[in-house]
Amino acid sequence: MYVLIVNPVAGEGRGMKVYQELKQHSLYQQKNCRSFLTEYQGHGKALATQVAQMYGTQIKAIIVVGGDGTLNEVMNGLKTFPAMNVAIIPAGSGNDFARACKIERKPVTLFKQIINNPSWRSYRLGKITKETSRKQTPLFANSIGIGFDAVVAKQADESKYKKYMNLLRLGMLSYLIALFQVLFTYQTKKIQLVIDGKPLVFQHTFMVTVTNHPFFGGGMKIVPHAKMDSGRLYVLIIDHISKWKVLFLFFTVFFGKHTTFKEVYIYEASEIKVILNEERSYQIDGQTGKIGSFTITKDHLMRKIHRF
Ligand SMILES: Nc1ncnc2c1ncn2[C@@H]1O[C@H](COP(=O)(O)OP(=O)(O)OP(=O)(O)O)[C@@H](O)[C@H]1O
Repeated sequence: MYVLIVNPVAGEGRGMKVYQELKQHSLYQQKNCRSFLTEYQGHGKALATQVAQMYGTQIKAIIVVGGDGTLNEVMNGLKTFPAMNVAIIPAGSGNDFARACKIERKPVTLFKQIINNPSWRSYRLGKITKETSRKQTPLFANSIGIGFDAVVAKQADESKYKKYMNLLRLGMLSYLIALFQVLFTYQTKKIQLVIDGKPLVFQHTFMVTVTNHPFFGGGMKIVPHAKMDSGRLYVLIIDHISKWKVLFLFFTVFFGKHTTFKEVYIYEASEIKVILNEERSYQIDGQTGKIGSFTITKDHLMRKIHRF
């Protein structure tokens, strides 16, 4: 059997549309597909754990219909089920993981491919270990960021206009509005990192993002040379940059040309310690919150993902 975990509100309702399209396909009945729709934030994680416990090895694959946030929840729900095959049918607004996987974009074609001709390849997720609660080790498929990106995402999520923009199917525009709102009041901060044992201090950090692959924020090539298979993490730091230059950088990052800016630092590493003397805003696969000091590594387990 195949289990579909669907976020109906992903991509401003695209999740629901894609699900309805897939449900009508003959393969859906033939291959004994069952769907579970998420009803609230965090539900994807609970559903993934429940279906894995309930159906175990009967499941040939869990197919996530949604965006990066839903995928993140499902992967965290499957933490103790590393052998489970997972595929994503992108239906979110950003879909950076699907972009990195180089998969087919048309939902039905992709659905057929996942069932008839899948390409299960290993993938090591990123993992964070919080200093205060070492037992909590959230996983990430894309990236984790401290600083400007997290504050922008939070501002957009909490804004009234996001709701209206979503109704008008202009969800990405709410992030652009939030970017301008935050940019001119945003205060850079000192940050201490230990990258593979080497201590580094940045005095006026605009943002620090650690990623598994090149894509970020809906197609920006944040670390253009990042390789999904390298087993390494990629760190991008923007330090001591003027507000106006940020706007310029924002346009160049879609082409991966920001890496030549003197304010941009990129490292490749296996372990990154982020030392914070107060809680800061962060984003993990686009979901926002507050966090104190933590360490980022690759999870040692290999997960099977449909990708090329
Ligand atoms: N029924 C629901 N109602 C409200 N929120 C939900 C529901 N189901 C899931 N969610 C939440 O929706 C949020 C957004 O999901 P997701 O990230 O998949 O879509 P997206 O934001 O459109 O895509 P992307 O992350 O690729 O930009 C997640 O935080 C998820 O927990």
